[in-house]
Amino acid sequence: MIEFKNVSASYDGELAVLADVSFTVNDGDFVAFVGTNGAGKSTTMRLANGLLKPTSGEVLIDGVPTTSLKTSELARRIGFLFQNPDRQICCNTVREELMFGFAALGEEGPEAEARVDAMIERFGFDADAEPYLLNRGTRQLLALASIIVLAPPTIILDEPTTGLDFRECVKVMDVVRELNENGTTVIMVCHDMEVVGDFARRVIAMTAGRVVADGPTFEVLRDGRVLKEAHILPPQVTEVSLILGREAACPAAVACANTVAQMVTAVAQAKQMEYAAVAEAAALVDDVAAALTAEAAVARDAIVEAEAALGDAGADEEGGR
Ligand SMILES: Nc1ncnc2c1ncn2[C@@H]1O[C@H](COP(=O)(O)OP(=O)(O)OP(=O)(O)O)[C@@H](O)[C@H]1O
Repeated sequence: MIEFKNVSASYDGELAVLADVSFTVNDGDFVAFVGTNGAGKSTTMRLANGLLKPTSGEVLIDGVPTTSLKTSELARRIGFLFQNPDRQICCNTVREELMFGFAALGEEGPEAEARVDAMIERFGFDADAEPYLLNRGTRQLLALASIIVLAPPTIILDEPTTGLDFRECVKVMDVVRELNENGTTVIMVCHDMEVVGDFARRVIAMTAGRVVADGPTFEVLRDGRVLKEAHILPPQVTEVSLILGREAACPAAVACANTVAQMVTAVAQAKQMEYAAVAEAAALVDDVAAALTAEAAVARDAIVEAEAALGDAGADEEGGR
């Protein structure tokens, strides 16, 4: 569990880049920090993993202030993935890179070797490859693997998908999702709201060093005030549903769809309801037509009868003369 209690922070000791920030990330959470450039997201991440200490307030990891935790203890509790893997990768081979964390903690040995082997197998890495010759996506996966091989209970990802193509982005985020499903707490900074909508269960929005919203992902991403204050656009499907939802006749399921699947189901249901309404109207028209036909037949019979009566009356009159 990570707790921020009224945290303020500054790089130069004067200008506060974070002001009175409070939140709690519980074990197993998947939280995304969103907001404009300079909002203080990366600073918050540096405070969360103890790289930066607060100027006031407290950052607690499992109840212990980061100021009291040694670097090695922080490294065991939190894995940190930089936005640019090249800031992280420093070894000559993939295997050395994956062993680096164990070496830094003085935990090399058969257990570490086995975990590195498992990671190489899981990601399909070439153990002897030179990291800098790998493509951007694979370097990002290597940087991620070199963190998760240490099995930290929490990982912090600073813009994990920046610079990746769609396929690479999905590969990295699928690994992250699986980790979270298996209990790892995930905290990520992300500018891509499609990724946020697809993966995070909670969003914390920041502006100018302050938290302006903290809640379930789509509650935050559908809040007009937050979107404006944090200068963010929601995922495209959410945006479409927000726009359609402004129409009075918009079905409720369309107005609150957040994913392509939800939107497809909502539109299909609306179409079915429309077809059912048209069929109902057609049946009503048939009933009215049948009733009118019956009434017309009755009227026609009455006219025939009346004409016959008139004819009979005329004949009687002539006969009487
Ligand atoms: N190392 C640093 N030294 C001094 N000021 C810094 C440093 N890092 C960030 N800042 C300043 O702190 C403020 C918050 O920056 P931060 O990087 O935390 O924002 P951010 O929300 O992560 O932005 P981005 O999305 O661009 O990464 C900004 O005004 C920034 O200029």
